[in-house]
Amino acid sequence: MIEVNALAHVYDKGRRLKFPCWEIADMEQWLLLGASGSGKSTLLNIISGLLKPSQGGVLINGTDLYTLPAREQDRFRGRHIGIVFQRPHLIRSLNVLDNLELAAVMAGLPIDHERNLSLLTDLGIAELAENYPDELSQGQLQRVSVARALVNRPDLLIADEPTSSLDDENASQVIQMLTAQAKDNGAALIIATHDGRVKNHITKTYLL
Ligand SMILES: Nc1ncnc2c1ncn2[C@@H]1O[C@H](COP(=O)(O)OP(=O)(O)OP(=O)(O)O)[C@@H](O)[C@H]1O
Repeated sequence: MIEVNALAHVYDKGRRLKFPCWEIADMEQWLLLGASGSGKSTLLNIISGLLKPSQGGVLINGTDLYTLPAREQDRFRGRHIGIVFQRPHLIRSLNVLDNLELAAVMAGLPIDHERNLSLLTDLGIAELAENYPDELSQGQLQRVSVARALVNRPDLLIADEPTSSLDDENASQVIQMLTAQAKDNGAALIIATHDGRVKNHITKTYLL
């Protein structure tokens, strides 16, 4: 369960961004919608533990991330939250499988080779396990970043504009993959998007 309470953020010289309360039950799937500049990325950064809010808090299974010491915060994030960014941000000197394994190492978790291979299989890219990121297409890279986000069995999978650089066919596949993988892995899902193509796939919406 994720709870957003009385949350607000003010950047230096910026206006005050206020966020309505939000409760996300286990395994629920949500769209985060709002005009450009309304604060979607800010809210995702706060929920992911990357940006301390000026006011209010976020509870993830009862833990307020921002009350933990810095190192604990990183571990907590790595274990409970999987993030799919707009661009994949893979490590170019590591192959696909090593990129997945790094996510476990960073969270202080043991490497589960079998799970990582089975994630790649579920996402239809098992044959790319030993390829390097610059040998992959945009759609394949996005699949790898979905797999990487799921490596540590997170409670929450967050995707920030995951389809904006994809054509219709790849966009539809990525959304289907995110919704199915979140379900299969027991994770709640938040997708922030402008993309009208995503709106038919998820019914719950949080509007900024
Ligand atoms: N690091 C920052 N410093 C100062 N102001 C910022 C910073 N990041 C975002 N803002 C401002 O905060 C507001 C919300 O930005 P944010 O990126 O969260 O919106 P968004 O809804 O994700 O927009 P988009 O859909 O265009 O990505 C905007 O007015 C933006 O200019």
